[in-house]
Amino acid sequence: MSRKKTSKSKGASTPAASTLPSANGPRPARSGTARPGPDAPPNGPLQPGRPSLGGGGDFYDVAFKVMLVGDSGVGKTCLLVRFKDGAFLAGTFISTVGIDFRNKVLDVDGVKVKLQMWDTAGQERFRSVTHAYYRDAHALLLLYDVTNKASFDNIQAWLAEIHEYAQHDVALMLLGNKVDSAHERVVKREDGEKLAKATTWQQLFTGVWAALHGNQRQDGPQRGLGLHSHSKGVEAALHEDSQRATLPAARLR
Ligand SMILES: Nc1nc2c(ncn2[C@@H]2O[C@H](COP(=O)(O)OP(=O)(O)OP(=O)(O)O)[C@@H](O)[C@H]2O)c(=O)[nH]1
Repeated sequence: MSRKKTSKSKGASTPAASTLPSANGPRPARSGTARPGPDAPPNGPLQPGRPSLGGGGDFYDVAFKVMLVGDSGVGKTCLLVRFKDGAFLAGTFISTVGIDFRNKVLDVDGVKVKLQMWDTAGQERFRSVTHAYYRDAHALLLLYDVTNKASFDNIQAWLAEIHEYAQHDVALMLLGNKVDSAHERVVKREDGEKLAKATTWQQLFTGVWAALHGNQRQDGPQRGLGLHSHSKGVEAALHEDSQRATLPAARLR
């Protein structure tokens, strides 16, 4: 499945993470026909095994599908690129078209955990494409932008959508992004925490929690897991004021 992005604003020319569309190039997914590309494993339950299902040479013990969702512009793509490649896509905002995925293998206490991270388009017109992918996601990262009140207000609508299309036991995590733009901030951390506490959130599966947290594993679902992050450092995912790494970068690579 291709993802192409359309430029939304001007700025420094930053290389896009994906190929731009052309007449003969990859086309965006159409409603109801969205399927993973040849490198993508079929949808399904937790996938143990070696080697990689994707055939990309990755070796792993367990695999999970994670989807990033939230309004357009909240920073889903940037978060994913930062997590995968360690780079921050500053400048030009290029809106995702359709859906795309990237794989990453983490070492969690000696267990190789493969994450297939799906980056979805936040724009309303692509919603029907992304709906098809909710069903088999093990975890959802629901993002809002702390400098954009509407993106926070829309979290309820996203939750309704998740309730409708995702598995009832999907792990869910709320992330307030762009906390580095403190002067533009309009959504307080407390409001994010309040929303998180008002909702039953599943703890993201324990392996990832441990990897991001640099901590002991924790078992079972957790209530009120409200997280703030900014995509300039996924290691800050659990501490919005922690732009200094709390986790050795090597563990995320
Ligand atoms: N200051 C700041 N800007 C960010 C951060 N994350 C993303 N941005 C900027 O926000 C804009 C949108 O980022 P994207 O990652 O493309 O947003 P998206 O959620 O993928 O948007 P769609 O593809 O339309 O759904 C870009 O200009 C980024 O540079 C962040 O943590 N801090």
